[in-house]
Amino acid sequence: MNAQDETSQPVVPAERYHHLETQYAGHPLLTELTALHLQYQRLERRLNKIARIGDLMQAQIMDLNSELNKRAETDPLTGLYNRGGLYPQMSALMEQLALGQSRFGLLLLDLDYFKEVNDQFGHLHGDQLLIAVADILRAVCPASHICARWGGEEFLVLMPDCCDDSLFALAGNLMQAIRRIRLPGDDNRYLTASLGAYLCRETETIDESIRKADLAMYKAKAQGRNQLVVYSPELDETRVVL
Ligand SMILES: Nc1nc2c(ncn2[C@@H]2O[C@H](COP(=O)(O)OP(=O)(O)OP(=O)(O)O)[C@@H](O)[C@H]2O)c(=O)[nH]1
Repeated sequence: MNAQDETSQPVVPAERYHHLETQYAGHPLLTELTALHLQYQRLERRLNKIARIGDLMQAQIMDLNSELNKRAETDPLTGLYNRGGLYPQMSALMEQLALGQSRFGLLLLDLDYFKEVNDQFGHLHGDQLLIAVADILRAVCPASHICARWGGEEFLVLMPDCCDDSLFALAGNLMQAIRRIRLPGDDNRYLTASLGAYLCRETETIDESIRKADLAMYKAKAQGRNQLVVYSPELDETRVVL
């Protein structure tokens, strides 16, 4: 029973109180009862007010909690998921895979020569470029895809219900859109990214699938950057040197 339920049961119901008032008019105990009755009503009003404030505070705490949870899984610069936000989504896809549902794709995107960009144009401009890339991910990826900032200048896209064709198509569109981001200065330079892709067909640990996308991305870097490499088991045998 909450506070409001308790207060909705007056000690002396109004009709009974009026009856007593007529029957015992002038009796000293009635004066005391009247004073107690008024006091009770005041307390009842206060208790109701406290209960309403309690409800309001509970709602505010719940709002703050969900805001904190959101912040814990969001990258503040780009508004994309961070690692913390991505892991549960990836676990869910892995669980679906275990139930025999369709495979999913992983696309790891790392901006090329970003240190140089920062050094040449400043960290703040570097931040603007990271935001621009996040905007591209939001605009180009279908709504079912999950986009995250994986690290400094690294982004990760989870592609549910993925096949080779959709993987190549999305990677191509993303690379093309990023290549349209012009860098400041007079030398007509554009941003590029190296992409590593992995099509996850059977259950494995999340770290293992990320490792495979990472290996493919490093191969793309080693082969000259600004390109896509899809993971294949042979990559496990080769040592990628940048
Ligand atoms: N502006 C900005 N820069 C960042 C941020 N996080 C990481 N970086 C920078 O990203 C750069 C990454 O540099 P590297 O790992 O050497 O990679 P790279 O220069 O892109 O070279 P390759 O990946 O080999 O093409 C570093 O200079 C980091 O300081 C950030 O939040 N904002």
